[in-house]
Amino acid sequence: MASSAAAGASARVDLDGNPIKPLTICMIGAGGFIGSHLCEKLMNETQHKILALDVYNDKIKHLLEPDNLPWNGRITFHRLNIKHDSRLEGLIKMSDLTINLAAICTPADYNTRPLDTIYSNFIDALPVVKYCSENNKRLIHFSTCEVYGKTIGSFLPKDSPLRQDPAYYVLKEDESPCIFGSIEKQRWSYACAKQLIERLIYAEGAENGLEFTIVRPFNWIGPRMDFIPGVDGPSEGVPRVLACFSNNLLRGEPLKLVDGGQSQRTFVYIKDAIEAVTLMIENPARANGHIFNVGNPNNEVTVRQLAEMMIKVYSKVSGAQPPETPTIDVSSKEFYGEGYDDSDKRIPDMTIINRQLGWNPKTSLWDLLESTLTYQHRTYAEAIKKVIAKPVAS
Ligand SMILES: NC(=O)c1ccc[n+]([C@@H]2O[C@H](COP(=O)([O-])OP(=O)(O)OC[C@H]3O[C@@H](n4cnc5c(N)ncnc54)[C@H](O)[C@@H]3O)[C@@H](O)[C@H]2O)c1
Ligand SMILES: O=c1ccn([C@@H]2O[C@H](COP(=O)(O)OP(=O)(O)O[C@H]3OC[C@@H](O)[C@H](O)[C@H]3O)[C@@H](O)[C@H]2O)c(=O)[nH]1
Repeated sequence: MASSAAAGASARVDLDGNPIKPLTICMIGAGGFIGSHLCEKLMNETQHKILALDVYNDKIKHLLEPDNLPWNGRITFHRLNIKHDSRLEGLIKMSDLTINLAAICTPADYNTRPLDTIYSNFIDALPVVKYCSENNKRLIHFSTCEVYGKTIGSFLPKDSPLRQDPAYYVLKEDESPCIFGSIEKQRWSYACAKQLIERLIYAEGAENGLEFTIVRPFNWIGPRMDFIPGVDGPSEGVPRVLACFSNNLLRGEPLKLVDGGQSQRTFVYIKDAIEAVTLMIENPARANGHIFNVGNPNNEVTVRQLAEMMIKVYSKVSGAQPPETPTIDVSSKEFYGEGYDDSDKRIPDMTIINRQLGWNPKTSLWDLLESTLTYQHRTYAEAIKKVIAKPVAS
């Protein structure tokens, strides 16, 4: 099996028909949701080597142990915090390419831990950019669709026909402005930090020749995203919406709709999105110097519609009856605290990624929820039963 995988991998060619040379990749934040899927794909389908850096490795343990895995030796884990670890520069120097995924990226933290959020997304990323620039190493940096903030259309009167015009809501890498709320709305601490690191990377490219690619993910979702509170994360923790709603479904509780669940999102399946990143890794001449939206414009729903669909899908995959009260409304102040604000709508323009890399997402929202909720049910249903059965300490 190992030899056929290796044979397949050695026959890989880039989009211009040239053979792909095996790379050494320094992947920072490799132990997270996106990192775990990227490591998995690169081990299964390519010959690249990964130096996997993170403070945790639970989500990639299956790739690191046992020793006789087919890719043995091609992935090594380095437990380190990039805030203060002198090994960082050496690991970047040993690699052909650095991919930076490390971040605090859960909205519940943006207004409650704004300093940690800004440090994590801006200050801690600075040495990574500097070491790449000084050592002439290529950088793929993970930014976010949140840099667009709110749409221009959201400022029009509710009944304006212009709200239906894509010019007022489709988000384009090279044209759309970044529109955030006031400083008191600390929700935007994350988006603003990500915007400034994007500008710095862009400037390093312009002034010092840094070879970079910036990725703006639009709500990538799938297995291993975040944590289930009280099972593999803090019981008071608030993960992103997929894990919040999964947790509610697993516990048979109503799903909480923040401010009525009117905000709109487009969701893309993690496995589709990872294909786009692999294309960036293996086609530097087409990816360098670009900022890419990576999302699925066809999978748009309001958060309320997402909740309704997840309830239906979960019933199908678990055989359980939907909760009697399927959803409840909750104010953002109650759910996230003071200083929360929201992006109204997020439709990625796909022109640049289509033109440069020929990438298109494939998986419908229903299908991606079906495979993800099947995973959530298999992974967590028994553990949740035990947590619920445990008597609460008095
Ligand atoms: N998942 C999405 O839809 C999405 C959307 C927009 C942007 N992004 C961006 O993509 C990147 C990865 O996101 P994710 O969803 O995989 O998040 P994640 O939280 O699952 O992964 C981030 C990883 O970085 C690690 N990390 C954080 N600080 C670190 C430090 N100081 N030293 C070492 N490791 C550190 C964490 O331990 C974690 O494993 C982030 O930059 C995020 O802002 C993700
Ligand atoms: O239980 C919940 C959780 C969340 N929500 C709502 O669901 C929507 C999506 O929430 P998410 O937690 O997935 O986070 P957002 O889409 O707002 O931001 C995310 O976008 C891109 C990334 O950079 C980050 O991972 C994160 O900031 C928001 O409108 C939020 O208010 C609920 O209605 N109920």
